Amino acid sequence: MSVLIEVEGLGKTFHDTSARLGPRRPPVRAVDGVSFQVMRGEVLAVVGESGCGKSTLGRLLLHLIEPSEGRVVIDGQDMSTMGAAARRQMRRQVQMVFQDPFGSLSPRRSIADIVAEPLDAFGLSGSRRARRETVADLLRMVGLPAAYMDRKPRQFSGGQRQRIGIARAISVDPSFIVADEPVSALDVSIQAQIINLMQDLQREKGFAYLFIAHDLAVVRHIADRVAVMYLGRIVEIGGKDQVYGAPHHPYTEALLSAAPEARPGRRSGRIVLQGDVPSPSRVPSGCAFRTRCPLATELCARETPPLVEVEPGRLAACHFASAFPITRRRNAA
Ligand SMILES: Nc1ncnc2c1ncn2[C@@H]1O[C@H](COP(=O)(O)OP(=O)(O)OP(=O)(O)O)[C@@H](O)[C@H]1O
Repeated sequence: MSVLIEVEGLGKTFHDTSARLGPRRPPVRAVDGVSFQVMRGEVLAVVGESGCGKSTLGRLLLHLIEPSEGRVVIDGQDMSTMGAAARRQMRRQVQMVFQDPFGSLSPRRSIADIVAEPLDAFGLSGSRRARRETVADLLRMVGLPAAYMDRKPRQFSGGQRQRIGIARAISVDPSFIVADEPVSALDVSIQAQIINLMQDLQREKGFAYLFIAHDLAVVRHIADRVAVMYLGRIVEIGGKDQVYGAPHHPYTEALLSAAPEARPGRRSGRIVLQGDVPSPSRVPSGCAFRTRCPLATELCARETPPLVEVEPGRLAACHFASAFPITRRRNAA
């Protein structure tokens, strides 16, 4: 498999730019020094608690927002240095599926207009008839009757709306789709249908996903690799079975212990983390996780652990991430 997306030292700080008088809110460090690769045709899931920077990372990859530092290279081309025309072409390669596919769209537009919007934007929709045929094909691909194309969004259920959002994303034949919590607003029974659809389309068309989710059971179903984020940083990344089977970072272990349905057949006690996630405008010194970590020592307050390879294809950012996973290390102690 070849590399499709290369992310290097990506960071985003949000500054308070409001015009109001009085003290400004402190800057928010939403994404901090993130590096990873996405291979062609793979599903990389990004997990972590609310506010850890998952959506910001997704939006940075699509260049919907500008990074504060670092770069995103897509298909060998650096998004930040390419000219406007090349960037526009690149935009076609990368599409997004949102939690609420119609959140930012006018309820008065027809489904055909919504699905064909990326095609229209890139001048690919052809004649009126060709456009309707393409939309009909796309709707069928996502399991909806072509006759739905003249209806309005309000006539559809959550699952149907998400199917329409997926049809729209695949309309321009992208090589990479960022799916930001695509099923978290849906009923559990519908979630499985949409995940299966996303997986079938991905296998058929060969694009890659960055699949953002907080539900570890959903991620287990679809991901090839998993990246775990905490306060803007990746703390662990590796193959799904490696990460779920034997986490190397205490935060991953705690997340998994709180989601027993993600690891059927495994019996391990729930690890209750102390306190809340600190504010991203006041990230603790050293290891950001140390204030809640059951293994933290004085070293963790002093030095930020780098993300290092702990076994082939597997990286973790913990001073105590050795060649042995946390659970085995605990049992040995
Ligand atoms: N435009 C913005 N301006 C200021 N702060 C922002 C902005 N967008 C995000 N943030 C902040 O950046 C941090 C990361 O947010 P982000 O939405 O990326 O996290 P998340 O992991 O996707 O969370 P959730 O699952 O709740 O969406 C949060 O503290 C959030 O409040």
